[in-house]
Amino acid sequence: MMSNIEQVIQGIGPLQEEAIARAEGHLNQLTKPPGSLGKLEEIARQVAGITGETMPVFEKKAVVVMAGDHGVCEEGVSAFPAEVTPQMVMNFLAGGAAVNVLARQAGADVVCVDVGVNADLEHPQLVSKKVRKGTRNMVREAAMTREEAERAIMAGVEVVEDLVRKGYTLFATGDMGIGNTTASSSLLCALTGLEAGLAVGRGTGINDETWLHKQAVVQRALEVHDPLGEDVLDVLAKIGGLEIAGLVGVILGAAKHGCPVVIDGFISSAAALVATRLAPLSAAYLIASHLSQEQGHRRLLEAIGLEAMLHMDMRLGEGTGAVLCFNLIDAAGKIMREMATFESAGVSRS
Ligand SMILES: O=C(O)c1ccc[n+]([C@@H]2O[C@H](COP(=O)([O-])O)[C@@H](O)[C@H]2O)c1
Ligand SMILES: Cc1cc2nc[nH]c2cc1C
Repeated sequence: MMSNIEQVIQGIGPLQEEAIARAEGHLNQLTKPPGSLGKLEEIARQVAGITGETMPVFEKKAVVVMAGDHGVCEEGVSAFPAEVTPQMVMNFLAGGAAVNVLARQAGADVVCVDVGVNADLEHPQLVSKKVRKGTRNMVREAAMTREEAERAIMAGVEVVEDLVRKGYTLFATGDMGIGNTTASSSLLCALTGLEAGLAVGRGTGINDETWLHKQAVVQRALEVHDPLGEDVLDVLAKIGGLEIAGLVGVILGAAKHGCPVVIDGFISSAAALVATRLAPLSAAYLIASHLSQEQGHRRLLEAIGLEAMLHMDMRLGEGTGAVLCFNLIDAAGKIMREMATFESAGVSRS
């Protein structure tokens, strides 16, 4: 029997080539030299291929912030204590975090999901999908069982399906989890063969000494779980995170429902790499937003085959860079709807 995840993967189709051709045709009628709006034109074509519409209006947009804790924090890999994860979740719910501000600016809603926070959280707006209270310490044992990783992925799929039912058509990925750059770096190493020295970055802002220690922790995790084979779900379970798995589900769910999904920084991109290894067709539904300052992000985007739109030197996570790009996606749609054509404006071309 097909697993639930397999069913979601089977439901992802290729982009609609005919809609891409229509978008291209329309772009070439608009009063500008062909191609001169650069990546805005690329977005317009991609969004047409994803949605089937050349002039889409995204009435309801959501950034799904998946929150989870990490057992590997015991090893001293972050500049901040693990309690920050639940504290920031409450901040998201109160509307005070950076992602809330940028979402308001972009006309988007923040959907905060507890998929693995190590605290008992209650709030009317919190989406509770807790699989367990944080992962296990990956240098000692598998971070998750395969079943836990699958449940976290399905939590992400369910959140997106619920939002699609409510009329949301554009998604962004966001994450919150102290320690999650360690898990993301480990995934980058395991899935691409990159060495820890190039895959591990400063996360929340660790010093040189902690950075070297964090590299050793990632190296140790890779050795403890050697061999990490071709089975991507197994790799995710052993060295990933609950919020990363949740974001894999968000990506697969959005792709299945024909919705573009804007990828945030390092952690979101680690989830995107896992999602595209599980479901190669999902890559076409992804829009990379910004290039994070986190060392390793560029290699992660290269491995997926994505190019970031913005270089803002951000490294916050939460979905901040992705939500910022909602503005550019809306701009691309407005160009398609509102620009005059050579014919309508009476502008000559050769
Ligand atoms: O998105 C990024 O590129 C990014 C880069 C560095 C840090 N972060 C955020 O910082 C937290 C993880 O950092 P750390 O040092 O605890 O592994 C987590 O909550 C992430 O959302 C996010
Ligand atoms: C304050 C704070 C906010 C965050 N948002 C995402 N990761 C974070 C990490 C810290 C430490």
